[in-house]
Amino acid sequence: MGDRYSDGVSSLGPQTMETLRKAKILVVGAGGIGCEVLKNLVLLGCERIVTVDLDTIDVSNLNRQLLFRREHVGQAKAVVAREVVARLNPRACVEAHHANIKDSKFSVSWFGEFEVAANALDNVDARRHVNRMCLAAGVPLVEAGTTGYLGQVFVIKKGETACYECFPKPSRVAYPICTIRSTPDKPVHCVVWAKELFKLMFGGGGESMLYEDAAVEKSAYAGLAAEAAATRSPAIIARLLVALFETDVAKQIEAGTYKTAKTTPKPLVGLRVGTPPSRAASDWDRREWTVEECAGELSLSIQDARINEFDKDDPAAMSFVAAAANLRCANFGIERQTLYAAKGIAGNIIPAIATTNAVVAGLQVSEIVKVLTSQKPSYTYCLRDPTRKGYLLQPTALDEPQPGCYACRSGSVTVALNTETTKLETFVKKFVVGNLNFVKPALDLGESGIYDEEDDRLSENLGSSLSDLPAGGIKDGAIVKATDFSTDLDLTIVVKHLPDLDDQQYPEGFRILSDQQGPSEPKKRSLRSDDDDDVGKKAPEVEEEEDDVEILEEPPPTKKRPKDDDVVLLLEEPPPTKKPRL
Ligand SMILES: Nc1ncnc2c1ncn2[C@@H]1O[C@H](COP(=O)(O)OP(=O)(O)OP(=O)(O)O)[C@@H](O)[C@H]1O
Ligand SMILES: [Zn+2]
Repeated sequence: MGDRYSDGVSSLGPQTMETLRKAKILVVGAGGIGCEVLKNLVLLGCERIVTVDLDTIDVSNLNRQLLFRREHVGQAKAVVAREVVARLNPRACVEAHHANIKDSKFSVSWFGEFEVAANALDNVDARRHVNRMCLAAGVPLVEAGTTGYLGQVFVIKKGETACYECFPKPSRVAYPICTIRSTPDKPVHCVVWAKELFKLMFGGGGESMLYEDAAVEKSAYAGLAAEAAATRSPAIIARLLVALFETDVAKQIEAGTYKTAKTTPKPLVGLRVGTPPSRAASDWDRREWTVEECAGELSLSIQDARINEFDKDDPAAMSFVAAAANLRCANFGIERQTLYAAKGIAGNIIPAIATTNAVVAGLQVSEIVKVLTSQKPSYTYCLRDPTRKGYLLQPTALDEPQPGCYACRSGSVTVALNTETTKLETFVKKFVVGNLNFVKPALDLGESGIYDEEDDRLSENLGSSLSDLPAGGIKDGAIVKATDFSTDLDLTIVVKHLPDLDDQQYPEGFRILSDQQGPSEPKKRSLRSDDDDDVGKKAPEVEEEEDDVEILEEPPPTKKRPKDDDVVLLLEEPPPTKKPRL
């Protein structure tokens, strides 16, 4: 095989090197972890690689996505990654797709051509999809993710190990709307409020929920906010600041909102619009601004902000949110945040650490080698603090496929809902697509088709209640066969009629019964080590940004599901709350 691979031949043996050279390997995602994996694979001597990434290179990727340089900004990640790794090993043939892996061109048979696939993704949705495609195609999948200093890598093999969906993950942190509107007690509540204010003034991302229920206030403040956004006049902006941070708060106190509250807010009487903090100062985003500076910054950012959806990377939008959040913090006696910290909260960022990505990608490639050479794969955690034995990497045994998992065990799921009031459309959108993650669902009742994404003739059923559907309707005890053509998944849905489902607890209108496992009923994965600790199975996550601030929100103590109008912060996959020890 020549000199290029001589080190590999002497360490891994000629046979393994030949296996690696010939294996067709899929790498989904060419971001933080993906770049590292691609580089490792070609340097190891893998020559048949396909990568898919839907994104283009952003300047913020350059610090850690090692294949990319400034001149690549704006170009497709997959394409640039291919060009760069091809230079690292000209023998490697890398195929690049600038596309969404969920695109129908990446069919089950397309997946079936690979010997192994590796996920280097940053979201649950795409991960679930690849999980299902690999299960359907019988392709082993090496999953990986990092959250700051923490990381993990594990192998999914149909029928042998647990799949990505065997252990549903906690997914959301919700803040009650009244906390955001009236009784904040944490910086994050004020940041959420400021983001809603931004939405109110500059639009984007649906209606702001700040003043929804309070028509009177809505006319008083929403009107002024709209005027300030439209005119950008400093005088009107100054009036708005008084309205928001003095008058509104005073009014709420007067109305008795805080009679039973632990703390009463303070109106910012005589709020002065000071000089905004100087951007020339090196610490401008890392030091706490004074209240006057916040007012100045907010005024300036209102004058600068474009009508746009909030984006933490848009300087005017982020300054707006940091300044407004801090003024609100000042109202409620909450510690003010630097712009940098506020940005972390606003973007739900647990910043990525390049080294963790590199370590995880290395582990991932070692699992790829194990899969290709039929060695026993493992589940490896990458820890922040050493174990008692001094290890930072902790391999554990992989779990078995979970009997109730419909993704890898084409099993059944039982759902309770009101079959008389639930429309087929809701059932399909909220349950089959929204909860079960079907991409192209078709539903059969007995021998009759009742819904098929691709069959227009059946779309008239969408408006019917489940019990009124043809073929006897979906009533108590009905068995519906669901098929996802895109992921080749079959599932039996058993429907129970439940006329009085608690809509506070189950705002989506259905409840997955606990005797069956489904994504709404999280389970714990036990860590098999010589320790007695359990670790809630943490789904992998790939993170952004360069620095080392960790901002994590604990899920609310109650098990109550979020109500429709609660502000839900997507914190897709919190890291394990307990750390494994050896
Ligand atoms: N459905 C998908 N199909 C293809 N690629 C995807 C899909 N979802 C996510 N990705 C890619 O997975 C990669 C994840 O890597 P990572 O999070 O490190 O990068 P990033 O998103 O560029 O980071 P940042 O958010 O800081 O810009 C991204 O390049 C992203 O484009
Ligand atoms: Zn499974």
